[in-house]
Amino acid sequence: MEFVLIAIALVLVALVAGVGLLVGRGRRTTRLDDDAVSGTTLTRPRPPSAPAAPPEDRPAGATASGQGLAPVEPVAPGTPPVDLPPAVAAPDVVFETPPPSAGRLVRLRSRLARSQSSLGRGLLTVLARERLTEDDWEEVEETLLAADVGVAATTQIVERLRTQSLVLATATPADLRALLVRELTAVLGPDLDRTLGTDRREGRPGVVLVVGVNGAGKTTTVGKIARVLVGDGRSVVLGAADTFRAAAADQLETWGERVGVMTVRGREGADPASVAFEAVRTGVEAEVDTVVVDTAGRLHTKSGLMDELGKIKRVVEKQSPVTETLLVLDATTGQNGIVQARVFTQAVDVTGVVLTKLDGTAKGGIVVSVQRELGIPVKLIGLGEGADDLAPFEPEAFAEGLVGAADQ
Ligand SMILES: Nc1nc2c(ncn2[C@@H]2O[C@H](COP(=O)(O)OP(=O)(O)OP(=O)(O)O)[C@@H](O)[C@H]2O)c(=O)[nH]1
Repeated sequence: MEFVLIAIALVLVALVAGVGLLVGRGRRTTRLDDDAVSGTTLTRPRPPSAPAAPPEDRPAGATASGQGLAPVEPVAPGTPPVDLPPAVAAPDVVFETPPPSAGRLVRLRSRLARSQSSLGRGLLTVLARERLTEDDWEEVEETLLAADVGVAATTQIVERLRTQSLVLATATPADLRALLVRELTAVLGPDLDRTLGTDRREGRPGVVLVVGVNGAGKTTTVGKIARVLVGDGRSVVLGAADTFRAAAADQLETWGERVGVMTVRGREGADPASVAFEAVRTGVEAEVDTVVVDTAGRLHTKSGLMDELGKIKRVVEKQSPVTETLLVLDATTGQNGIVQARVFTQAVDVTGVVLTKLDGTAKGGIVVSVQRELGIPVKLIGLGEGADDLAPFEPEAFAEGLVGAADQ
């Protein structure tokens, strides 16, 4: 009898422990220490209740991310085989569904208010004068330079506007706006290819490496990129290869958890290349569309930076080709940001720029000078601290944001 009671007690303890592992953590990820490779722990979102519901039956807010992943295994080794009840998602486990990326810039362009009031309105005020004198043209030039448009593009805009002096003299306010939008769009590189390389290639996930100095908004941007991709219906794995600061990995994990995206992270100080490798390996195994890897930006020497980024790329490419390398730049740092950017472009083959914090600057013309000086297209822009305040860059919508609508 005593033996039977002990056996029942043991079964009950095992049941409680098992359920606790699957449901009771109040988090949407489960740590799989038995998946850990040297210095790397893996987190993955809770799998949907088995059997997996077809997409149309998934609860509102759930995303397809995490689909195709192996179910979470019980953690503790030697745990007695217990018939666990199916893992029911806790009531708070509802993944957010970010909006698709299309049209985001149009929605967010009012965030360019500071640039609009100095650059757009400044130019419109001068151009609306009846007869434009040399002083007026100088004012146009100064306004463009003050907004960080850069000397070459400023000269181009002024020359083109001067050839249209006769048109300007008789233009209505609406015509003036349209003309200015046209001229600004022309210097924003409307024909540049801004496609993000996130597609699977040769049966492997697309890999996006995100580089940049710390404080530029890199980690936040990786989280926002995950949301852009999930919003566009893609499955994603995140790699927290910024192992200098534990908080960066925590931050990334939180971004991922909100949209049901798995984050691979290492212990503080772990080799960034091994975390990046592990993230891509996980993405290959899980057959996701894209793996996005955050890297550290606080290397003080150029050779250190080159070595580390070069190693990350080499190691990652043993698994899957890097399809996009994005450089994150803080728009409020102006020319300093461009100098820093050059160091990165010498270290890795940067294929696109993300300009963050454009909502906090009057120097929206920085997009023009960054593209011209680095010869790399701006692909995404940050227009706020909100989770979905990252938009694909569209030259015309941006120029419209700079000039503003008639009633603004
Ligand atoms: N206003 C505004 N703030 C932003 C934008 N993008 C990022 N930020 C803020 O910039 C700050 C720095 O962002 P992080 O992502 O921590 O910067 P980081 O480059 O990863 O820095 P480390 O992790 O220290 O390397 C955070 O407070 C972000 O919310 C943006 O587009 N607009």
